Amino acid sequence: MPPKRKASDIGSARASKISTPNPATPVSLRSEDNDEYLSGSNNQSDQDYVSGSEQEHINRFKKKTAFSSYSSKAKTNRARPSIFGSKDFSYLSLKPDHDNRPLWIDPSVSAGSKKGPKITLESFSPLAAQAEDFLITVAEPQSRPIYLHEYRLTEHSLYAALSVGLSGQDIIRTLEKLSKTPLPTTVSDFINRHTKSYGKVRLVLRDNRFFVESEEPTIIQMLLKDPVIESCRKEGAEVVQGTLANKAVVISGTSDARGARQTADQPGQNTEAPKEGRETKEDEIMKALRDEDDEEDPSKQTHSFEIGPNTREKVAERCLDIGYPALSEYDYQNDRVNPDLKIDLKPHTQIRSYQEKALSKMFGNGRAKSGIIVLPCGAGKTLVGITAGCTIRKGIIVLCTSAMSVFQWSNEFKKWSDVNSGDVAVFTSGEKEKFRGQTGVIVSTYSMISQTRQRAHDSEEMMKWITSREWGLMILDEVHVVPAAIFRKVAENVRAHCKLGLTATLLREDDKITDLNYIIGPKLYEANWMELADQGHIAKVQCAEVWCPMTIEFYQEYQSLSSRKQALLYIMNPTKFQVCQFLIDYHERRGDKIIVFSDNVFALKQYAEKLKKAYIFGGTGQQERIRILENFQHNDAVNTIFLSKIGDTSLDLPEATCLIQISSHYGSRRQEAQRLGRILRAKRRNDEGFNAFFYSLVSKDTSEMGYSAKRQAFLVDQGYAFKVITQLSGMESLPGLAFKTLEERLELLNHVLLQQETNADIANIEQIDEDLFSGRSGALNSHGKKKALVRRQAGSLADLAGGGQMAYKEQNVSRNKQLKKDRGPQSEYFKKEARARERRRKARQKEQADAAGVD
Ligand SMILES: Nc1ncnc2c1ncn2[C@@H]1O[C@H](COP(=O)(O)OP(=O)(O)OP(=O)(O)O)[C@@H](O)[C@H]1O
Repeated sequence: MPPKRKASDIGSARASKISTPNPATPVSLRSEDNDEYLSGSNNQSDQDYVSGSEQEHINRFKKKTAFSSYSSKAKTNRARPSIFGSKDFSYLSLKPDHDNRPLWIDPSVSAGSKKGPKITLESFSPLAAQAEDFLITVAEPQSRPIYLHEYRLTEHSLYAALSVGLSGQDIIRTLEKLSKTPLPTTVSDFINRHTKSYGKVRLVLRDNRFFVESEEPTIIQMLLKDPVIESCRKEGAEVVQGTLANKAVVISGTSDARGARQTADQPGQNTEAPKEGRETKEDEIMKALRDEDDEEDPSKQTHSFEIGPNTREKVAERCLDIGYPALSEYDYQNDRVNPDLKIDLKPHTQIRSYQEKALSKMFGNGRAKSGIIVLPCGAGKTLVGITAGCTIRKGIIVLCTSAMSVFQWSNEFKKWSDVNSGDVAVFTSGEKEKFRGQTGVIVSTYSMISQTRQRAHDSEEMMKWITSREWGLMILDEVHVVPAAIFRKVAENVRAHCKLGLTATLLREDDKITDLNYIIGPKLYEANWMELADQGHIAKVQCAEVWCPMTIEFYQEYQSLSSRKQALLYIMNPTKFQVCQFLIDYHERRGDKIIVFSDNVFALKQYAEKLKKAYIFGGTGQQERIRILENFQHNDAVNTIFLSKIGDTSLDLPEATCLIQISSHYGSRRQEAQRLGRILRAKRRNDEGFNAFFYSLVSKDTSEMGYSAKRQAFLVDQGYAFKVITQLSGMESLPGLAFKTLEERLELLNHVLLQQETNADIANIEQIDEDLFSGRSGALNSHGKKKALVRRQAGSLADLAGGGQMAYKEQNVSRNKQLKKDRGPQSEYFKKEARARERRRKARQKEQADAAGVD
């Protein structure tokens, strides 16, 4: 039976079961009502499942949602009782050509709210691509499943739009054109309210002097009447006139100044050049919509006055207070004070269209804007940062979360750009380099720059060297994990004209992420994950949640225990173990490389040791980690590894094609996305019909289920559909299936119950300061002693969910010692390897001693 799919599946979980375990036959996850399959093979039928007949889906979807028909009917039947409550918008009249227009705009905006209207985009509309381009510039993406994408206008999103050169009127006009109904006045009021003053004032650094600049002389006069701002004006400084540096910027790695042109072009316009003789209906529609647009005046007059040294922050704060937030832009083309850096992308380096689009938001009007670019894991944020550096061509400082990322960044600079290797330096606890020339690139960690403790002499010297100079660009990697206090410390220590934040998941469980709007700048660009997957830049992933019923013995204990110990019971649930064993066996036989994630270290070891697989956690030594990862990459006998949360980020293993999650971090949406990111880079992503797999194993009827739903929210919004698998047919007959007998299960239960509560708590997981490849494990502290591999400290639950000051915290101090003791190879394979290595080492020593004639 051919695989089939219903449009109603979008972003929803559905009950399914695996019908056959035979790897020769594709695994089909069949729903209980028999109407759906999640195909588990990488063959063509998978592909069919994914793509199917798009038009048929759309038609079915339209019929199901009946938006158009409902709205049309509503016009003639206004008395009809509303089933939509306050969301009944049938009073809005549809435009006659509404079918050609892709947007539905929710008119309900509460007065004074910073959250504006919701906008729904029909992604199947002929104008969807253009509308999407426009929407990602002016609104926040909320949810982007297959057919309907939701965006929201917010104060900050409008701010970001203005920062790339749009005006409130541009936004209103374009929404009016793309909307199926006349634009509600509540919406235009919201836009006017939040755009009338944004972007009117700029703080510009020119020739190393700060200017307050505006295109409207009345605003400059108004600002000068303000006593605080007037007191910051440089003595004797006059108001001067000039023109806006509205030059097209050629972004390095692109053939022309398309990036810059895009923002000067009408928003929503397709950036691709029209193909000759192939003007489509969509082009015609868009052309008609564009006809009334004005061209931007390149010779716009500006008025500015200079402010005194060290008054920038005060002026910025005051401008915000009086409702005229000042945009900060770097006029790098006219910066003649800071030395130029000789850096360009290598001729073979070609940035991808979405990378170019992201950069065009940064360099829209010939100046560099500070802000954040959001791209999925593995989509190439590093190259975006490097290209920004090659465009500005002034001193660059890059800040990362770990020492290993520092070396990766430094190598990537050398790989993609022609920068002299002597112009790239690193600053970590182990390496303190300075570049040779007048300017260059320095890569360091947040902790090195923000440290407040007494520094060693050489570190102190390095800091003086860094803080005494002015940087053109500061790249802030993984901005979502760094606490605001650290950013502030960094900003105090390092002077940079422009800040670029990079992240895959602009998410924190506590909404502190909005602080980044002020600390770094607005979100400039957020890529669409599904689009990148369709284009083959990241892998397509099939996501499934596997429900594992608790065995009776475990469930009885579960009901009577404290919630901390309950966690260990649902993680160690024998059915979950069996499902994990079955999935590993199934995917190994298909030729997949599998990573199993467990936040709980006790469970990680129990699972891995029982299944005779290698594992890595915070206590695993550096050499051991490298050996395990190399074997996973190159040894056909090592196809599965178990990782603690140490592998959540910065893990570049393109061989991995399947993830199984057995224990995770409460409801952390960010961790779920980061973990998925580990397989988005899959090498085989462009093989025909290839899918990577992401399984989350959840013990049924336990609190784990609630967490699981919360965790998936972000990915569902990115368009991933989680299937629910309730039964794995054939599992019972798997040879060597663990815990089949009651005796075995009771033994496991006893073992679990004997564990300390600290082992049981899923919060009892490592505080990982470094990533999997960290070179710091062997670093010495200032007293010449070896630093601990894993740092543990007390923290709250909010901290654990990434909501506090640190991304992850560890509550159990005593486990540190235990982890240290546990270091060393655990699996039989690696124990054998270690013994062989030791034998080789002794033989070498003997040879050398013989050669030297020593007894
Ligand atoms: N324009 C490009 N051309 C060729 N390869 C590219 C390009 N952009 C990125 N890549 C490659 O894609 C891979 C992922 O890039 P990168 O490590 O920068 O991703 P990332 O977004 O930082 O991922 P993560 O969030 O997981 O750290 C790398 O192997 C990189 O070399």
